[in-house]
Amino acid sequence: MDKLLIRGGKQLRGEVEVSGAKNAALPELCAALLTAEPVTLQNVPRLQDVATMIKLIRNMRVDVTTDGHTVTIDAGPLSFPEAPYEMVKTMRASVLALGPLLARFGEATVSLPGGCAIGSRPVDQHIKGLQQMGAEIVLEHGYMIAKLPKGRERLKGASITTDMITVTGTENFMMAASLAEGETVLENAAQEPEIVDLAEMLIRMGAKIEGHGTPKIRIQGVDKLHGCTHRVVSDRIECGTFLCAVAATGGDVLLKHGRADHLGAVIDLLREAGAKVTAVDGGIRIQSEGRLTAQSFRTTEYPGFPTDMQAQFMALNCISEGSSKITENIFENRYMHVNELVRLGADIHVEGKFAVVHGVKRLSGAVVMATDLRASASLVIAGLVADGETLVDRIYHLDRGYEQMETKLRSIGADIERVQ
Ligand SMILES: CC(=O)N[C@H]1[C@@H](OP(=O)(O)OP(=O)(O)OC[C@H]2O[C@@H](n3ccc(=O)[nH]c3=O)[C@H](O)[C@@H]2O)O[C@H](CO)[C@@H](O)[C@@H]1O
Ligand SMILES: C=C(OP(=O)(O)O)C(=O)O
Repeated sequence: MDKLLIRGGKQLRGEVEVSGAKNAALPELCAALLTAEPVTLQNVPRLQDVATMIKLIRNMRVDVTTDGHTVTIDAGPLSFPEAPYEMVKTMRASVLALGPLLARFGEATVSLPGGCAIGSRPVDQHIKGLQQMGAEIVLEHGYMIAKLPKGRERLKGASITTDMITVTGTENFMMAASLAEGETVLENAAQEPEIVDLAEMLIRMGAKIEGHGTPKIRIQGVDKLHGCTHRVVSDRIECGTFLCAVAATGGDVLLKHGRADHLGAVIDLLREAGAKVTAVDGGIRIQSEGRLTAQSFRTTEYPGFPTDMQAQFMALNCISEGSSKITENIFENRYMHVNELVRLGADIHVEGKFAVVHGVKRLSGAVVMATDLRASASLVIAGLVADGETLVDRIYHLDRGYEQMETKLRSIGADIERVQ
């Protein structure tokens, strides 16, 4: 099993390219299932989750060709609208196949994703919303078996207000509604940049969508969608992770293609902490020197501070001056990195959804174990500043969502290598 070996203490300097967003590429691969014409996605990150999603849609007899960061999906031959457990269990985003399959074929069988390290993550809202659009969904043997009632050929537009804001839920509804009969109105919709990117792709395919990027999205269903070429938006979470890494180690790095307009809450906090962060032509520049000041924050839906950046900012707080209080509002169990950070010498106390971090002057390298995707990233950041060697085990979690993280970090001066 691959591990990352990090020798801490190096400042980071130079330029790094931010990849396309995992959380946009995954729904967009599923959106390609809505049409029988080829769809080309550019700037697709080369990640384990993307490979899993491609495997999942190829299993439906869809033709997928890849050329570097470009992926072409031809769902014309799709004849097996199923997402089996074996594939879904490693990637919860597989639930995104449900809306498009149901909308185009009137049936879908998708495994329930099950719990995961960061919380129970149910999909009740997805099911409820699609039922409001006329789908009949039963749960059997761990699968969601969805179909349209006899005599009905298309989903019907509906007014859907979810109990909480859900990102993939909003995406499933937008995709399903694009081919439904009549108008769908989504209230309490997620506003993440990945939602906006997906909506822009669907519009390129002929969908009629308004209000994406706001809590109320209106979709007028059309009979048919067509092929398109779409460039996946840049990954704000990968970019934010590198920003935290440079803030922690000190240095001066340009994050090419980084979108400052998608990282407002994170950048504001980094500036408060003492880093100099500037939106420049074609990216974001960060300059950081010395010990920063610890910052308290609460995770909330976009445009608030993202839960997917909580672990990485916590790693920075661990070695900043002063104490901070972190509140995790989105997932009930997203502090799995804490015990590992403590093994590196951090001073953190967790109570329920709160974590209090007392900044220490130094961390010391140790063997640590990654437990989920962003937890892994926080351990890498901590390893980059810790004295001596840190070995991060179970980095298959990291590979789910970061493209060649160690290569990128090495290119800006980190002493990091992948070892067996
Ligand atoms: C592939 C992808 O885009 N993943 C992101 C997406 O996950 P995902 O879309 O799964 O997360 P949601 O926005 O749906 O989850 C928000 C909250 O709602 C709850 N919930 C959600 C749906 C549902 O049917 N029932 C329910 O109870 C969840 O358990 C969670 O507590 O948004 C999360 C929140 O920004 C991010 O951390 C993930 O990186
Ligand atoms: C939690 C994440 O992803 P997923 O929803 O795919 O598990 C993430 O990207 O941090």
